[in-house]
Amino acid sequence: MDDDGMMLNFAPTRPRPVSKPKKPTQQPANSTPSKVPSIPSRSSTDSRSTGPVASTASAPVETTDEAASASSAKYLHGKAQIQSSLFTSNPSIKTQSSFVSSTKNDQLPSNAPGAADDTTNSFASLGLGSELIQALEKMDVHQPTLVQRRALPLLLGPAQHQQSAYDLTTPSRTKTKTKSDVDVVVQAQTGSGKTLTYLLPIVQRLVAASTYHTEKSSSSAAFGDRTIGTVAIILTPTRELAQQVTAVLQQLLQLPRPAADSDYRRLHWMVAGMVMGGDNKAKEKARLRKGVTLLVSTPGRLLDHLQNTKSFDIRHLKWLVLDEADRLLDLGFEETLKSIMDLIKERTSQPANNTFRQHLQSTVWPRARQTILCSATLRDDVKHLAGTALVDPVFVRGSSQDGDDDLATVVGGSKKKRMDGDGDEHMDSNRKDHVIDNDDDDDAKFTTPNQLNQTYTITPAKLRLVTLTAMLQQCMKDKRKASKVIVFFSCCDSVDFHYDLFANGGNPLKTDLDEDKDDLLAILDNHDDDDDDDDADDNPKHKKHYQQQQQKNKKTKKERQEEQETFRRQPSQVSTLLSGNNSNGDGVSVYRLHGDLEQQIRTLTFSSFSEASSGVLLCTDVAARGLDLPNVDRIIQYDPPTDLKDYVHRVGRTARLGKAGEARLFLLPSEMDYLPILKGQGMNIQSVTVESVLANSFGKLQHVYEAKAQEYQNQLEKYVLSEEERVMLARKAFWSSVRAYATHAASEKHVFHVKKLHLGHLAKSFALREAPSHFQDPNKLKKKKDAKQDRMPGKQKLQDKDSGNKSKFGHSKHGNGNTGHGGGGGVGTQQRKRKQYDHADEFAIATADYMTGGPTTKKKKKAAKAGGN
Ligand SMILES: Nc1ncnc2c1ncn2[C@@H]1O[C@H](COP(=O)(O)OP(=O)(O)OP(=O)(O)O)[C@@H](O)[C@H]1O
Repeated sequence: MDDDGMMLNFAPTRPRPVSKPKKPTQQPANSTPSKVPSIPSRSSTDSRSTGPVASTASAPVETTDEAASASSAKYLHGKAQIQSSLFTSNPSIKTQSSFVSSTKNDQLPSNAPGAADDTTNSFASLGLGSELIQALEKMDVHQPTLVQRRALPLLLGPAQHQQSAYDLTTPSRTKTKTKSDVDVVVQAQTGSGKTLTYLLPIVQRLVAASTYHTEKSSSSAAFGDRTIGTVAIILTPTRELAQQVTAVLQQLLQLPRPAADSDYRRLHWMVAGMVMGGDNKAKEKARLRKGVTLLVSTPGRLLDHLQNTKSFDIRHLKWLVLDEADRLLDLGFEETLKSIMDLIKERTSQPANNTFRQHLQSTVWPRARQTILCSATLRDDVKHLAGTALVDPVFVRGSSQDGDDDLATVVGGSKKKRMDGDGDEHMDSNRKDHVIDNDDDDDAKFTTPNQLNQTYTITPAKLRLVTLTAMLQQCMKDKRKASKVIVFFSCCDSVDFHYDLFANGGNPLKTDLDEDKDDLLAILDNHDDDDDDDDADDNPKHKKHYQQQQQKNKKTKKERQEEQETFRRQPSQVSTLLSGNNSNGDGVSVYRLHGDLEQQIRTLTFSSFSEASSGVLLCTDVAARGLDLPNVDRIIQYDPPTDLKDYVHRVGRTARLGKAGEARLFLLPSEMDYLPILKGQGMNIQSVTVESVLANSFGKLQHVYEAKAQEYQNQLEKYVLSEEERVMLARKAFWSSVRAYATHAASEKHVFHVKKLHLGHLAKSFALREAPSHFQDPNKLKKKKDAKQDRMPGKQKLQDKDSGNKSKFGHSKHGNGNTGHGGGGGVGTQQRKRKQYDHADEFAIATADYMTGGPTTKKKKKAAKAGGN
């Protein structure tokens, strides 16, 4: 065993209840690290550099800075809190190419628009109308991307190159009816412009429907009646994506009027709208009653309106788009999707209203409903959805590996069926037997943009937090070059914890708080350790102090709540920690986004980060899919994704539309087997050592960057320890993360298994000095005490209370092994757990309440079971 490890085990004897809190006598804990980093004591450095050295009681493990305050022992959980060294007892890192400080990726961008001077590759040549082209110009969109080039002609169908409905009504539609208006599966890399790929043809066709030729036809030839109801529905998995698509749609609808000398005139009637979870339903109903022509929605809310809003008219629905289809399935919307499809089928099979029948005959409208499915990845479940929700779909891929740009090469295996089939097949959306079986192996692979620079850093658990700090400081170092970074975490609690830490952990601790620190710790100690409760109460002196302290705490609580409220409502915070020593004094803006935030705050954060020129967004996978956050240059996956396809979506937030981008992945030494999985997908990912990350930010010399890293760690630990709530936040984040870790896909369990985690080391990455043995929320303590009493022999078992707790914490509900109540609790399969634990979920459960149980011991399980019987 490593001797350094023994040093960690060196601890003062377990304290008895804290009798009188000591005032700090040494250097105040609120002191921020001195400008010149304190160098670790010689002995600790030596022990590291010369290998295992037997420790003695006098061998300090703290840095000098810490050693000074070590004598005022910090007690937590009834145990002494020892600040261990970051650079000892870490697992060895196997093969890594040494010091790759930068990696180059010379490949040509794979998701860029075509060259500006290529006239054969223009929106006009694809058949888009001049007004829409002008609207695109305003959006700085000039040349189509590969997927747009391939899909637009197909989706425009007979409306290709047509200005008005009149142009389309003349030729007999029988010639074209069966060969157009096909259902389409669009698969293209992230950031390749899939949104415009499906929106442009819909808008173009509706614009053509409402345009008439002044000489050849009258205004009655054009369509312009909002009472037709909703003709296009776009389903997106997340609210942010719904907002984003609506914004693009609204921009497209701001078409310039036909020029005064033009032969064409257009009626104005189209309205774009959005309905989504979290918004006011009554207002949505009112909007739907007036008529929303193009509707963007999240699945749950759409189903709700389909079922409950009578005035929501979709009888004439002509387009249904399933955007980010893989995500829709991930979020467990299959059942919702099925119900939506059934209702749509039922409503659209009703005959068209007489008022509109004549107009709908024009080939500008798809003859039957056209369904478009978009996805960056095309795995079995998406293919299955395509097979059940779409009719004989045509595949369009936006990958250059498909070679020829000719559409024929991208039409999937069902082309023949389509060519031979009858157009009326479109009505048959209920074919459950047709599962797409495209024998192209590339489907199974995830591709990332060629120009994306991907690196990984094998980081021992203890070093994770300081390495992330170093990496972010490095990203933000160069103030001349604005940098936008997104950091992905596995759960909401972890986002919240890091958000608070980065926002406030770099600020000096308040003096009064520091003075009270030992008192707070004493309180925390008593709260946390049931065994100490009686002892604490036995000591009258302590009891009095404890009560005084609680009183004092109560006074500050209100203030703190107000502070927290203000903190919560702001879309960003300024971090001095992340600006490091190299900044010119400006802080770094830190944002957070996850499914557990209020919708208003989510929206505000999304728009603020979109508009910001630089900043760091901390988020869960809620931001991984489809979000088009402009100019993000780096993605950091601090927690690896729980599913491989999330990797693709996460890194896809950068390197969009042919732009450069970097994606960095943190892996633990025990997770190195993830690399062959990534490389098996053809991903070119290079190693960057943890030493180089630290050296780049903290100083080139080993002893300097190690000292600085240790100093940051100590500072952050002190910050967390300085307030009870911060400790709670850290513990929740710790346990949430551990539980999230258990939700990795079964195929990756050999890499990511919770048993492989060194919890003590992992605790350091949450600025905790040891792994919390169990989570205790002081607010729940009374309940716990009651529960404990109820479990005493001869007492009635705590059925009611317990079941109340369960539904609140969600244990039973979420199948957490506590099967005592609620029938069906504790039966969760791995898949179910993952869905329940999907942090991109609109109702992400990876929050405090769910996690408050911490690990469930056999004893507890037994007790709970007994309680339930
Ligand atoms: N041809 C184009 N030229 C320039 N910009 C474009 C073009 N097409 C789309 N864009 C812009 O590119 C950005 C990314 O588009 P979009 O979000 O549709 O990509 P995506 O393929 O759906 O990505 P993801 O899979 O991540 O959702 C948007 O800002 C969009 O306006």
